[in-house]
Amino acid sequence: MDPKNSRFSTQISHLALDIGGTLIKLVYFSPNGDNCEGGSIVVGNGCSVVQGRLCFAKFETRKIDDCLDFIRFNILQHSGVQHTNGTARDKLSVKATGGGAFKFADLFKEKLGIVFDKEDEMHSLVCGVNFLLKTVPREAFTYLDGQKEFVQIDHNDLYPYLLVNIGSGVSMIKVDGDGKYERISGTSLGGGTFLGLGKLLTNCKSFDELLELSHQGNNRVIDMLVGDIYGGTDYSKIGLSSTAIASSFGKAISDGKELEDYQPEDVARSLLRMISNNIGQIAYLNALRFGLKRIFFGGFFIRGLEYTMDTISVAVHFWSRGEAKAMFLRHEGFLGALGAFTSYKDQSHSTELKPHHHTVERAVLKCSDDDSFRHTPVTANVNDGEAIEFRRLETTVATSPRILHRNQVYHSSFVEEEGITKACGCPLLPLKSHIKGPAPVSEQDRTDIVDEAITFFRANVFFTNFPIKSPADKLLIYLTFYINVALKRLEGCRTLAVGTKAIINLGLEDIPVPGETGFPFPGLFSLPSSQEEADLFRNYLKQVREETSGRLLSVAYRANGTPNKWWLAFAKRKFINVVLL
Ligand SMILES: Nc1ncnc2c1ncn2[C@@H]1O[C@H](COP(=O)(O)OP(=O)(O)O)[C@@H](O)[C@H]1O
Ligand SMILES: CC(C)(COP(=O)(O)O)[C@@H](O)C(=O)NCCC(=O)O
Repeated sequence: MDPKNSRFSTQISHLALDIGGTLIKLVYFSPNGDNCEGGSIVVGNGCSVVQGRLCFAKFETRKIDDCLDFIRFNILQHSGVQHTNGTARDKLSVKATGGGAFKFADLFKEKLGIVFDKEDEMHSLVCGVNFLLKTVPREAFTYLDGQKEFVQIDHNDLYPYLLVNIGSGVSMIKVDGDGKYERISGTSLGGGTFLGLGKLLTNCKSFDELLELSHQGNNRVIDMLVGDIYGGTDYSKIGLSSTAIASSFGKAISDGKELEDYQPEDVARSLLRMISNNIGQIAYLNALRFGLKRIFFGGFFIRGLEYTMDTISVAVHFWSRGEAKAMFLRHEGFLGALGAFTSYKDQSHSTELKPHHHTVERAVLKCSDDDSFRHTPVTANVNDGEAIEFRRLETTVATSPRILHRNQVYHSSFVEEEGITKACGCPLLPLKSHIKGPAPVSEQDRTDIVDEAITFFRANVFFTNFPIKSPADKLLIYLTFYINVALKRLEGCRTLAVGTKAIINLGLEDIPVPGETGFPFPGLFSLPSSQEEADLFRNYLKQVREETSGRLLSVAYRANGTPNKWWLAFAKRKFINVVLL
């Protein structure tokens, strides 16, 4: 087997996806932990075969292109494999669960060459929870009256329990053992309802914004309380205090107000309370049906939010008269993805996956008890040190993508110089280009230097040194610099049309050659020995720059003409400390 491919398959076997109705969750293994974009679990306790980190990332399903880019550039490319036109050359099998494993199978195959090995969603959720409860210390906790308490899980007394996964919708699963489970109920009033209705009612744009609003709101403004009906007194005969909610949003009936008259904060608060309360109640009723005392709540709806957990806990406590316990999980949102990830271990016939098997079996979480997160906004109530990493994940992955550092730059593969004309010591390499110029025409299905420059850009741009291994590397350096300049011009261009104009203007600028003012790398190329050589090199640079610009536009903007932040964020980089124009 080609060593490159074998390394690739080993790496990729360490990725699992859960593609849900709202979010895509990724879990991937990094042996050295240096390509974890977000939260992670440290794996290995000194006796495991492989040590490293389980890394987590999430994306909105509606922005699936971001996820594809993330995998392409942070996971596939990081494995050292080159891609042709952004697409992997080989088909790779990856564990995937959730509805999107079916819905987006063709897309992943077409765009990344990834074939999904599908795992059932409920099965993955259960595997994920069992894995966490058995291997990760301080994973489960209770949250009641502002008190968080970690729960010591006795592995011999884990079952039965009720798993309530609050995703877009809610699934309730009775778990009796490893692989022994039954989905006993569910409700369509879940995280999707909170976010969907919240958007309609408050005009907020995101889940975080809706949470932020709900933090500042007061549900009593809109919810009808028992006291509102009973003239301020409790209805003690049936155990309802005057402050209990009698009817969510009930005050809106008689307030004589329009939606605009209410503060969005109060609306968001009532909504969060309504959904959480309802789920807590249905969960309890199902626990009661089967005599289950322990209820674990998971899913990204919870997001470690005190108010949500408190409401759910109170509902369970209230209805069960303290008999049943609501418990939460620190990796609440990644249950399905973790479950799919652990299913690699079942493929014991695969030698490549063996180390991975051990890793998963012997995972040890080193969790920090750092509470500094409490001072951060929105997630101020998110649980503990591990959640800081999730917090970082949300901001880092969403706003500042990066290729994590390799030890070495990517070099050009064009080391063969035979038959290639040179100007100023630079090989005038063939291009897949219809643009007029001195470059020989390359076959369309072959990688050319522009492909290399674009593919390697987001890794190479981080280096302040670029050891030159061949003359083609000089051209690669020049183009990396040029892409950096072009991205700077695209910064702030909100549409492809505006970006195209900016790039056309860049193309109209003079192109200096070595020895002339403004040439970015004095000494990189030799000085032209004649005017003809200077003109030949200038014309080649013009052609290769224009070709690069065209291909850059097609990756820096999406098909719908909006900017691709995974590219434009790199405008801020400064390649080899060269000051950008
Ligand atoms: N950044 C976010 N963007 C959108 N929804 C979020 C976000 N964070 C938490 N949520 C909540 O989590 C829910 C999705 O939870 P998840 O467990 O990922 O379910 P699914 O598998 O259906 O996508 C959303 O409906 C929303 O209520
Ligand atoms: C269909 C689903 C399993 C999909 O999972 P999700 O993407 O919501 O995590 C879930 O949305 C669900 O269980 N909905 C509730 C359906 C019901 O029991 O009424």
